[in-house]
Amino acid sequence: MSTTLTNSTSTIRYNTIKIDNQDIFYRESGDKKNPTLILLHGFPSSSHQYRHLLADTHLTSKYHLIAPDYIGYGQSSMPSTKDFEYTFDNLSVVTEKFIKALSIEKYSLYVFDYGAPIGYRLALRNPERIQSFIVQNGNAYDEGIDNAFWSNVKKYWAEPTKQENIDFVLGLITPQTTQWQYLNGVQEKDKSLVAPDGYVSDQYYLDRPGNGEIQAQLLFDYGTNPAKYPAFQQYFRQYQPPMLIVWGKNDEIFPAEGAYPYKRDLKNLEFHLFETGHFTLETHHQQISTLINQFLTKNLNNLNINNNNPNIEMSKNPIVFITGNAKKLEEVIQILGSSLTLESRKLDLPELQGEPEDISKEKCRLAAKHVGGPVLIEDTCLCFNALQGLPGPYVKWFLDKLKPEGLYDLLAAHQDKTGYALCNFAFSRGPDDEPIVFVGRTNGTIVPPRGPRNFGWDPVFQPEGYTETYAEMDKSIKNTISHRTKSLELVKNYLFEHGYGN
Ligand SMILES: O=P(O)(O)OP(=O)(O)OP(=O)(O)OC[C@H]1O[C@@H](n2cnc3c(O)ncnc32)[C@H](O)[C@@H]1O
Ligand SMILES: [Mg+2]
Repeated sequence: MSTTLTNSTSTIRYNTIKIDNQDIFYRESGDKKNPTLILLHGFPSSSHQYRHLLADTHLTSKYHLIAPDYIGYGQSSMPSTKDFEYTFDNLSVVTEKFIKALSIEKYSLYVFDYGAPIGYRLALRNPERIQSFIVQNGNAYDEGIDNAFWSNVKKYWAEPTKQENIDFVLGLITPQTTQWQYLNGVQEKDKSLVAPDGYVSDQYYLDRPGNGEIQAQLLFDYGTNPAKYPAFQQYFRQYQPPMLIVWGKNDEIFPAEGAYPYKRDLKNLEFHLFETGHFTLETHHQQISTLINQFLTKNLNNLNINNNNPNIEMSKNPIVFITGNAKKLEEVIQILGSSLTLESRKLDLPELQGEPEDISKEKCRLAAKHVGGPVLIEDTCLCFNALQGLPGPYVKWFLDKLKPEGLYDLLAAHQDKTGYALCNFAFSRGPDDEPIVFVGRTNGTIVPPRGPRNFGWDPVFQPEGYTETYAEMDKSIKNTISHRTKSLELVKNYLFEHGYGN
């Protein structure tokens, strides 16, 4: 049986629920028994902006994800400004009732743009319900709105009937601006990652008769938010919710100036800026999904992993991870955090020759025989495209003999310096169980060695999209994008589904 696992997407459900006689549309994925993450959208979008996260099996295998559309947005009801007062207070009250109607007691919040003042209002009223925050370009500090964009908005707050200010607001809901919101600040090489569906469908909703007044009313009410910033900050200081910041730093509406001040108030804060714009998920949803996964795993100690799943085989014996490489083990421990307990054993197993997957399986069979119980092994390859994937699984011997310089020199006669790092984890339940292989791959370029030399070929591998080598970059960045992280994510999902999680 060949059982190489690859990513697949998870099922998303689209539902509507009545709250105060209005339809609230929402997207939902993952198992309700698992911890809930509520995703609050921004202007001018809807729950559609969260489609990637909602479909991501890394998240949905462990968490229950919900993304509602606010009243006036997406598929939710759109009463006129005469029938509903579009304020952040009112939207937060409706959101609170929505959460209650779905019987969600405790939850983490992903807040973006308009989602931040809505989410922080929820936190002020229900601090005991909030388990953690993921903040993406969502502001709570004066520094974050001290820029050219907001100086125009502040003029509108001061004189909402002045034609010049009305023109500014009308300019915000044109197709050009909507598209600009998605593409401004995105690196040239990443522009092709931004699906046009986002701005086209947002514009469709904005163009509905009456929607312009709704947007004008709500943007005017945004003026109530700065007065609440001290209360939000006091809540952060007092309750110290775990917080993950993932922020597109080239956003001109909510630039990184609004991200840094969170560091003043929050003690348990993870902070990541990305080289992209306002709708950070359009270009970086994979990196963000990995970070959310690690963050929630670390911070939600009460994971309550699907205990009713009949496929579960509660393990009696701990999984033994076999490696002779201390640096490898160090990374595995960092990446796994507290999500999975492995017992490590130092053992140098013979490695046969052949294709990476066969080598890993054979190594895993040997390990299972040796241990007589569940085992995990890992093989790492560095593959050069110009050399048809070599040195691949043999990189260890090449590195021992040639050192990092020599690895780079192998490509002297070739123009093509591209390559990839490949990580194969293999898991077996014991001596009679056919191993399963989990493959993670990160593309990059082979460069003359740069950076510390304490881990293998790190100094010659520069991952795609980065200017630093693995050796030069912060470990937390490597552990977000690496071949090992990608493969371990698959391992974790598989093991969680089979009852091995903590
Ligand atoms: O006992 P095992 O787990 O097999 O440990 P090992 O050191 O023999 O490791 P591999 O067989 O997977 O050989 C991979 C080679 O690549 C190196 N290596 C592994 N992961 C790496 C990473 O993330 N960055 C740089 N070098 C790495 C490692 O030091 C070896 O020289
Ligand atoms: Mg080895």
